[in-house]
Amino acid sequence: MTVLAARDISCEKQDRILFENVHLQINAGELVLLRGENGAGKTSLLRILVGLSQPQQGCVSICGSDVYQDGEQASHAFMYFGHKLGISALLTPIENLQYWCCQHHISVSEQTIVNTLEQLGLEGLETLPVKHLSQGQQRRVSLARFWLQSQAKLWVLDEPMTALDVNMVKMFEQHIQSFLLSGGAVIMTSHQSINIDYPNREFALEYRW
Ligand SMILES: Nc1ncnc2c1ncn2[C@@H]1O[C@H](COP(=O)(O)OP(=O)(O)OP(=O)(O)O)[C@@H](O)[C@H]1O
Repeated sequence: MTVLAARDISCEKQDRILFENVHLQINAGELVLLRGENGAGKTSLLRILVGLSQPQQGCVSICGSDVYQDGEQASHAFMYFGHKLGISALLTPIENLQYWCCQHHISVSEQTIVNTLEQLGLEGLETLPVKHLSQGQQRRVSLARFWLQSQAKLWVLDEPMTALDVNMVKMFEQHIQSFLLSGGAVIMTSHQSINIDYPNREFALEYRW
C-alpha cells in the first residue's frame, strides 16, 4: 500500500535550485533514509512532503489525501518531528501532551501520559514548565507524542536523534522498528548513523550550486 506519493517536486530557495523533478513513493512498512550534505535540501524536502511549505512544482499525497488541497485530512495520516519541537515552554510536559492529544482527537488518560513520560526518563519532571528542562529533555517530551496512540501511518523525522543521549537514541530506534514492523512507514534524516535492525532504502539529495 502506498503511504506517500510525491511527484515531480521542485524546490528553489534564494535563486538556488535545491532539487528538481523529485519522485518519491513510500509504501507501508518501508524505512527511507534521506541523505545529503548540509544545505542539500533535506529539511526543505521533508517540509514540502508534510505540506509545511509549497514546492515550486509538483504534488504530494499521504494515504491518498493531497497535502496541499486536503491538508486537514492528510494531517491525520502522518506525524512530523522537525527542528521546532512543537511544544510550549510555558506548559508542563503533561499539559503539552494533553493539548496535543486533544488537538489530534486522541483519547488517553493522564495516567497513560505520566507512564509514557516516566518510560522516557522524565519521572519527576512531569509538572515542571518545559522551559526548565534541558534541551534533550525537551526533545524527549516532544518525542513522547510518538508513544501515544495515533492513527498515523507515516512518520517524517528530521534529525530526531539530535541532542539525545545514548539510551534515548536506542529507545527511539527500537520504537521506530516496532512501528515499521506494525506496517508503519518512516522517512528520516540523520547525520548520525542509525541502528535500526530493519531493511532500509536510501534517498539522496545532491548539493547543487
Ligand atoms: N526559508 C528559507 N529561506 C531562504 N533560504 C532557505 C530557507 N530554508 C532553507 N533555505 C536554504 O535552502 C538550503 C537547504 O536548506 P535545508 O535546511 O533544506 O538543508 P538540509 O539538507 O536540511 O541541511 P542540514 O543538513 O544542514 O540540516 C540552504 O542553503 C538554506 O539556506
